[in-house]
Formats: sequence, C-alpha cells, structure tokens
Amino acid sequence: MEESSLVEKGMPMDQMVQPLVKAGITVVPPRFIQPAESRPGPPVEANGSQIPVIDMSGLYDERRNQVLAEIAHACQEWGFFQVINHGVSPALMADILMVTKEFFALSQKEKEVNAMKPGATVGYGRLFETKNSVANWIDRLVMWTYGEKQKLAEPCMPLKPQRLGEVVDAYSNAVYQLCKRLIETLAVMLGLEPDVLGERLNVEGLGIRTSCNYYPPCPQPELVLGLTPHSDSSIFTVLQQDGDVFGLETLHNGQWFQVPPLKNAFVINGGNQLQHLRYALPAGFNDMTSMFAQIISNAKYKSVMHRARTNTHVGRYSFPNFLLPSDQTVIEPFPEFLSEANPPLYRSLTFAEYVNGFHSMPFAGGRHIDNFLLTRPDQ
Ligand SMILES: O=C(O)CCC(=O)C(=O)O
Ligand SMILES: [Fe+2]
Repeated sequence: MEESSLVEKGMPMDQMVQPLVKAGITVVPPRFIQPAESRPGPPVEANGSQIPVIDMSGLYDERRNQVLAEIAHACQEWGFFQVINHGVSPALMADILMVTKEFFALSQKEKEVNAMKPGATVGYGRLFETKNSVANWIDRLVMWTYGEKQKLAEPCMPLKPQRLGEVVDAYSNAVYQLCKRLIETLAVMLGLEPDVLGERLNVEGLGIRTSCNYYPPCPQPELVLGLTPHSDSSIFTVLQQDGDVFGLETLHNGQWFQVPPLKNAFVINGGNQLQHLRYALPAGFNDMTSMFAQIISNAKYKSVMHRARTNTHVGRYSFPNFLLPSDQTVIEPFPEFLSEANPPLYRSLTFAEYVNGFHSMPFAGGRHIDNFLLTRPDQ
C-alpha cells in the first residue's frame, strides 16, 4: 500500500505479524479483525483473458500496434495488466524471492536491526497504519532500491542476508529498464511522442522503492486482510507476485477479482497518474492518488483499487516496485490534455509538495486535493 490517508509511521516492533504466527496463535488478535462489511468473502477468479497478459516483445516487431491496443484496453477496462518477456530475467526474480525468504527467516532481533523508524518510509515494519486502524496481516522490508539521491536520503539496506544488497541492486536496475520501456509505451498510448512522458517526469531522477512483502499464514483469513483496499501513489507499480500463491485482488465494477499469480510475470498496476476519477472517490486515502492522476493528465485511464487477502496454509511474498518521481519534479497538467472546454483544474506543484502536504493533513475528512485546485468544484 503506497499511500493512504493514514499517517505514515513504522509500527512498534511488538506489533509485527510473523512473531504472532511463530508463537502459534490460533485466533487472530482483535486489532486485525476487519469490520463485517470489509471482510474478504469468497474469492472470485478473473479468467485469464480478463486481466490481459501482454507479451512485451511484441512492442518491438510487427505486433506493435496490436500490443499497444491491448495495453490501452487493459488500462481502460481493468487498470491492471500482466507483462511477460519484459526483460527482467527469471533468475533475478527467483533471487529476490530467495533473499527475502532468507531475510524473514532471520531471528526477530536480526530483522529489527533495520526496524522502520517513526515517520520513515523504509525499513522492516509496516506502513500506513495508526494505533487505531485495523491492522493489516503483513510484514514488510521496504528499501529505496533505485535512484541514488533517494537511497542516500533514506538509506536502508540490511547487511543480512549477505547477498541481499547485490541481488536488490541487480533486480532494481533491471526493473528500472522495464519502467523506462513502460513510460515510452504509456506516452505513445496517450498520443505523445515516446520521449515526452519520460522528459516531463524527469526519468533520470526517478526512484524505485521496493517493498518485500511477507504475508504469514493466517489462522482466520476470512476475518482479516493482508492489505486493505488502496491505490498506489506511484507513477505506476511493477509488482512481482509469489509464483503460485493467490492473494492480490482488484476492484472491477464493484467486485473484487483475483489477479492470478503468473510465474515470471509482473503485474503492472497501470497509471495512477492516468486515472480519470474526478470527485468520485471518498475523502481520505484516495485523495493522494486522484490528485496526482488528475493534475498530470485528466486522462481516461483508470487507477485501480486493490487489496490482498491471506490464507491458512502458506505464507505469501510479493514485491511491488513503486516508481516515484524525484521531489523536485513538477506535477502539472500536460498541455496536450487541456483545451478551452477542459481547462486546468490544478496548479502546478512539486512531488515533494504533493507528498508533504498530504502527510501534514489531519486525517479525518479533509480533502487535501482541494488545496491545489485553481477553482473549487462547487464554485
Ligand atoms: O501483495 C500484493 O500483491 C499487493 C501489494 C500492494 O498492493 C502494495 O504493497 O501496495
Ligand atoms: Fe498496492
């Protein structure tokens, strides 16, 4: 979960999930129990053709136009698609899973060397929860994995397991190359020159924050969520699912569908910045996403709510790579999407303003997005 209206805080270490499971609990503690209306219910499988699987190699041969059309359709219909032949090697994808398993297998004391500090966005801990919110059944190791400035500003690279740093480096470099190709593809889809989106988002200054997510097996999965519904504040998210454990779900026409895990594929949680929602979302954690989306594009692509469920038998790992602009990147409507009939709704702002403003907002009820409006919607 890359954003919510909750204050971003590392959780105290006595609140982590894995030690509870190790201690052999058979009933989940009350702080994890979702209210009846938010519980996951029986899973609904989206069939393969519904959440499209895009063969990225087709972008560079005679299938290009067809593949572009498939991606556009996927973004409009689902806001999600999966990619194969994406250029990140299966060996790297296996490696990140392996070192993450090794990390979570360390003793609690060893993991806590990198405990997330209050207010930090990296480290071993959980994000976006307050003492009063229902807790998610997830433990994370979050790291800046790409973007020197970002890494230096918030360094976190556990020294154990020994291979972690090396694997994460190789993995995030490959994921960044994939992000660059996706940015060019999105630009073309939006009717822009291939380089335009990259230039305006300052592609060289982009950072990747990778969250190594671990959802331990849960004795009562029907009562809890691994992650509550949210959408990511990233430009887009490149998500590696665990090979064959279901868990990710996406909201489509009011129903939650499973996003099937597919070996060696990435799920692209496409284009939060491209979503078209205007004031449809309730006040709260969606503000951040919808603001980013609208300010840049007013476009027709959807940002999608997703969540994760847990299961009784196996732990599940997932690896969202959040592609984030540098703090100085200016977020503003692209002139291509503006016209007399569609004037800019928002003033220009930097990504830092967008994030900081959001986090300094009191939680209940405020609409942070309105702070950046040029004309208020009710005027
Ligand atoms: O575990 C997953 O598949 C989803 C993770 C996610 O949405 C997140 O960390 O923001
Ligand atoms: Fe997410």
